Amino acid sequence: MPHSKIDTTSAKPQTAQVIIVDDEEALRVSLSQWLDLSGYTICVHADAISALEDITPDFAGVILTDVKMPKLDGIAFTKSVLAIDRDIPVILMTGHGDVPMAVEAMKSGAYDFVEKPFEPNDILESLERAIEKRKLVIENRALRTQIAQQGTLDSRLIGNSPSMRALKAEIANIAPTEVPVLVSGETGTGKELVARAIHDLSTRNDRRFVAVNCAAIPESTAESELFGHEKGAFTGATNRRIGWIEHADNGTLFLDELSSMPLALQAKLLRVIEQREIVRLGSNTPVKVNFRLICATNEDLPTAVADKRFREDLLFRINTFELQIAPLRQRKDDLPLLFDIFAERAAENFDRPYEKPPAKLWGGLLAHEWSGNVRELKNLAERYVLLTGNAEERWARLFGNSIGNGAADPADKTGSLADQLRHFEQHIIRDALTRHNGNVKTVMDELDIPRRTLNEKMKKLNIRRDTIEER
Ligand SMILES: Nc1ncnc2c1ncn2[C@@H]1O[C@H](COP(=O)(O)OP(=O)(O)OP(=O)(O)O)[C@@H](O)[C@H]1O
Repeated sequence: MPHSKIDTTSAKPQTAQVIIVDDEEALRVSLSQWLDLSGYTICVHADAISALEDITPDFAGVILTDVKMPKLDGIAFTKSVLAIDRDIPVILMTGHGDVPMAVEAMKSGAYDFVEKPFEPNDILESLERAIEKRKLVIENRALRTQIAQQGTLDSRLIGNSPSMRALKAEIANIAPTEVPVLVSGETGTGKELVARAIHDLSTRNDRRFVAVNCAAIPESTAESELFGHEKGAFTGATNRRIGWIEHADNGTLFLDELSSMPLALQAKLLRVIEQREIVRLGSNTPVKVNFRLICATNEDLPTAVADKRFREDLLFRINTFELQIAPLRQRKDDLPLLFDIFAERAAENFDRPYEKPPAKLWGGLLAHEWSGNVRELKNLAERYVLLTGNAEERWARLFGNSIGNGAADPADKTGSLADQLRHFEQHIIRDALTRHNGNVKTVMDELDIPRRTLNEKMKKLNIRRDTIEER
């Protein structure tokens, strides 16, 4: 028989939902009319098997069922319902002489039973109690999930500034869906951390999170790394290799620094996203892949599109939902908390003592430019814990020359050899970029280093092109 469908997924029903299951039509009609008039949302079924189709773990209502029915009787039906969700209240309507069966069903976990014939008012009290109970169970579950999500996010993504709070709310909202997400933000703002949080709060969290840094894979092998290859596909392909995209099957594929992907590969990626299948190099057979895509960029992709370095059609495919992470200098409220937590963790890891630096020093944190964002802060907090001397001395060594401009003076002859070399490298690259107005190609030629190396060094040394002064 046809039956009306009701929403079994909504955690907060507008009106309480009742499923009526009875093979006797007269009872179905009278009961549903009465409950309908009483303001309930009704769904009727002539048999238990069709009723089971409407029941999901978050079904937000109550079931009223006959005991003696063809196909599946009330006891077996109750057991099946409780196997879906042991907290769904099932009220049995028993005929004369069915009471022993109803008692058995109660032992299996049914909520209540009422003897036929009954006046609707006879079941009202039990029904209302059952609905109230169900409402509480659903609300508690939603609350528990929310608390668990909040806990996961708060312990991972440190920060209570308004923009961090908004970001965490957006993550919690978007994570359980399947939409592709584009995470944008400067280097070190936590894009990968955000991508992992989305995966962990998604329904794919028991599957793989595969992170691919598009800037770190050599152009010559990028295709085989992403799509895989068959044995003998090219010289040196001695074995079949499963690519990163196939590895992410049923899980999440995180493509970091997407704008570094060569244009030809972008076209192939677009095809994979559209057709949801890959073809390994050296093969003609497509392989179905099912992944949730999260991309990250520290570059403005519309600009890359305008520069003809990024495909516009690919951008439209990946940016269904964009999460922007604010740079640290725009959420300075978070600085003391981040520093303190990173320093505490470092102290524990390195087994060193840590005491919060005195308040008068915190100004140094706020004045700093933080072009390397949270990664730079984490680094400094760890170095603070490892340095010797009192708080002022350590603070001076960390922020001494670099406060306010983010780059150390190459004449700074203190610190470890590694630190001094780092400062010199930073100075040389910044100087070259400044002289050539940020023109990376000219700088690559002058310093005789490939683009990839220059990009990596700029990232490691926290040099951003947009902070280079024009000449
Ligand atoms: N809000 C945060 N709370 C705790 N740790 C953070 C936070 N943001 C970033 N981090 C830490 O900072 C470091 C850099 O983060 P991550 O690698 O996610 O940045 P990213 O934006 O992906 O960087 P890149 O663009 O350079 O790849 C990591 O160690 C990460 O754990």
